[in-house]
Amino acid sequence: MNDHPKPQPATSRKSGPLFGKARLPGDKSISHRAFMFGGLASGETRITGLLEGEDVLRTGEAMKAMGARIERNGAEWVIQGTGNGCLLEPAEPLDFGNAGTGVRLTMGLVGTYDMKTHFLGDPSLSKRPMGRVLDPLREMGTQVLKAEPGDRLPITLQGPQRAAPISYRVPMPSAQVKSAVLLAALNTPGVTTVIEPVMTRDHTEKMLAGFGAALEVETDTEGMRHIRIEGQGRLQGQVIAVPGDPSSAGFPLVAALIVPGSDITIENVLMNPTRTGLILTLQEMGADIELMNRRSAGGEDVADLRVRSSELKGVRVPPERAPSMIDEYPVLAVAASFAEGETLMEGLEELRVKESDRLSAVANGLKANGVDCTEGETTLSVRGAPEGRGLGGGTVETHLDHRIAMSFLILGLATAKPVTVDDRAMIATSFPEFMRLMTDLGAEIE
Ligand SMILES: O=C(O)C1=C[C@@H](OP(=O)(O)O)[C@@H](O)[C@H](O)C1
Ligand SMILES: C=C(OP(=O)(O)O)C(=O)O
Repeated sequence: MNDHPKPQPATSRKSGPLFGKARLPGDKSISHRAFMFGGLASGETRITGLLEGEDVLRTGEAMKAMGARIERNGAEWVIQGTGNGCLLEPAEPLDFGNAGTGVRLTMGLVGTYDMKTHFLGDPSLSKRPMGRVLDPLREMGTQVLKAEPGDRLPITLQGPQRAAPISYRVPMPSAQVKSAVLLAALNTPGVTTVIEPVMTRDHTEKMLAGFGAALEVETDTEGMRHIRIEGQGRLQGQVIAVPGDPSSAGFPLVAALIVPGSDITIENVLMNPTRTGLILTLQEMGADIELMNRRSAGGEDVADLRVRSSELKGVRVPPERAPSMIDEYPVLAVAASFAEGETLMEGLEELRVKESDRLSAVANGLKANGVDCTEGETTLSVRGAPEGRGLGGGTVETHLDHRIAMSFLILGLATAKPVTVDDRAMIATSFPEFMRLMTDLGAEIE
């Protein structure tokens, strides 16, 4: 795994039309959960289509360190889980590298076990706030034995002998926080309730129900979701086919839109409505995206996307759409750089606590490449230059952020001058096939 050797810059340049079919790696959110829930459930879980990115592999290592058996057998990952309530104290610190999802969900999972667990991360993860997960855990009885100021990694947790069920209203739109509380509830007697004012990705609820957890979801008259879960029940291993990652799909999708003459098909994309905000926004901008072969696979809707280059126009992206496209704003900002008029993105406060401060990383990268944009406290506005006239020529600081690296390599495919990113290494955390997939479509990146 990448332990931050010398940075590896990469450069993309104006490319001819992109053509062909792209098959995406598995969804990162579902892959993390497949390893976790499979590692926890009784009996065997078999997974196909798993994302073999560094983030997910770290989650697999953590589950192994707590007693799960995980092996790759050809195209399939086969897991023998410990049984719910039966995780073992890990002998070594759990190192989650760059992965917010991995560390936050696992802190929830082990936070209600009467054992001591140490958590580590890379310099990016060590800057990110963990209090959002530690706060509800403290209410359930978890002791935070060690944490850096502001509840940051490295962190050591000690769970209680008997955890207390709580009712917890998630204070920010975060699937990671919701999930951490639901996972803590699995080893807690009684019913834990998570109240979610704004719906975020629902993979934890859907998958836990599939593994046999006693879980129900109710939406009240004000639109708040109440998720109730009864702890200490049996979870049973499952067969899981992981669909293609819609967040990864954003890169070839935007590339095909901005490179004139392109016509590509992206296959097997997860179409869960909590994840499709980017597609909706791009369609509002005038993007030619055809949803083909819509089908249901493993309890989720999937589709193939045929994408043809399009003349885009600026739009306002409302704040309530943010949870359904939270990781896609960097690449949306790239699309907006080629649109006619202004694109205004609102409600972006959560972007400041991702692998980097994505709001300022995007604004700085755009400015370095001549794109006219304004960074507000929680907003970004981008005024595009159709056909990328006069754009490019800059070097972008990626701050250990895979999505910043990939987004700006997409920018350079259609700007007048090439675009360089200072380090491509982190791309392997979520999309190890990115370079090959893009160059196979005709993108000039090296
Ligand atoms: O639950 C998940 O799998 C994720 C939730 C989101 O984070 P937040 O919960 O911090 O919004 C998202 O940004 C991340 O890439 C994956
Ligand atoms: C925010 C992301 O991931 P995580 O929070 O898991 O590091 C992402 O993949 O864009």
